[in-house]
This record gives sequence, structure tokens and C-alpha cells, in this order.
Amino acid sequence: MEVKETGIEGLVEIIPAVFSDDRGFFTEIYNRQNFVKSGITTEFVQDNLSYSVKGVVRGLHLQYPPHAQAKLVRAVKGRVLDTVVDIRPGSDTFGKVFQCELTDKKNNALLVPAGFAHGFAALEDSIFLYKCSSHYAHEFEGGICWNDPELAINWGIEKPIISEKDSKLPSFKDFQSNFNKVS
Ligand SMILES: Cc1cn([C@H]2C[C@H](O)[C@@H](COP(=O)(O)OP(=O)(O)O[C@H]3O[C@H](C)C(=O)[C@H](O)[C@H]3O)O2)c(=O)[nH]c1=O
Repeated sequence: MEVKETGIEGLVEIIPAVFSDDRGFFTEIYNRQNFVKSGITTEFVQDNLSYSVKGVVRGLHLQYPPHAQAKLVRAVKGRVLDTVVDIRPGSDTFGKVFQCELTDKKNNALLVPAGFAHGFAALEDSIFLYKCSSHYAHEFEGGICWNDPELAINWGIEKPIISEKDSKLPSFKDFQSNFNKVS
């Protein structure tokens, strides 16, 4: 298992060992012992899976403290452009956007610490599988609109398919003023 730094504290890409033979391949997608050995001690409590047709953007989502979630995210089918924004108060990289293509060919994953807004674009029909460090808490959900002009995120999709809920998410500026109130 290779852990690649991203230049943002705590945000790492994970490339697992993949064992291929004439039947296909085998890979461990989570092994607590190996993660701890690599310095990743996050405790996960919930696994989620979502299917997105090509052209979907989900996000940017987060849960407010004390229900903020660290996530271990991957595409088990297809190809997604995973996108995170550092919204940790006082972080040296506050407001920084990081993107990483997660594909079923690379079997790569991204460990997203708590304190990030998270979303992804489905560049193909994709199945997204992820572990969360805190349970779903609907009343603590928040987000930032996918097309915020300040973040200017390139999702790789011109006119994304988004949910009604995501279409109403606030701008990054409005999010920050609200976040200061709830933190
Ligand atoms: C997140 C979640 C949702 N739900 C229910 C609530 C809704 O009735 C339905 C769809 O929820 P939503 O539209 O919020 O699903 P996504 O747009 O995929 O949300 C996720 O998208 C981005 C990429 C994330 O990082 C978050 O994990 C999460 O916010 O599933 C649950 O029952 N449990 C859950 O943990």
C-alpha cells in the first residue's frame, strides 16, 4: 500500500497492492493494521455506496461538528473526479481545492479528513464506495454550491446532473458566515 501526500495536511491518496492473475485481481481496500502502520488511525463507523450515471455531480457536502466526517472514498466501478475543499478553521490551506481522479482501474482511494467539504463528478457511470468516521446526522448537514465562483472548480462536466438539494447550496462566502455561527 502506497500513501501519497497531497500537500494538504491529513489529505492523502492511497494506492493499494493489487494481485492480478488470469482470473482477475484481488486487493485489500481497508486493513486497519496496515492503515495504522501508515499513520492513518481514523476509526470508521459507517460504509456508504452510491451509484451515479455519467454526468452527475454530488456535493459539495459536509457535516458540521460534532458530526464532521472523515471519509475514505473510492470508485469501485467507473471513474470519478473527487473534489475536496479544506474548510478547517485556521488551516494553512483553508479554502484550497484538491482534486483526484479515482478509478476502478487504479483502485486508488482518497482519505479525506474531517473538516473538508467533499463532492465528486461521475466521469463515467460509477459506483462510489466510502467509509465515514461519524454516523449520518441529517440535521448537521451543510454544503457549498458546486459552481461557486470563488472556488471556480472544474468538474470536467459542462452541465452536470445535480440534485434539487444541491442546487440550493450556499456560496462559499455565505457558507463561511454561517459556519462561524455554528462552529
Ligand atoms: C449521506 C446519506 C444520505 N442518506 C439518505 C438521505 C437521502 O434520502 C438519500 C440521498 O442523500 P443525498 O442526496 O444527501 O446523497 P449524496 O448526494 O450522495 O450525499 C453524499 O454526497 C457526498 C459525495 C458526500 O460526501 C456525502 O457523504 C453525502 O452528502 O440518502 C442516508 O440515509 N445516509 C447517509 O449517510
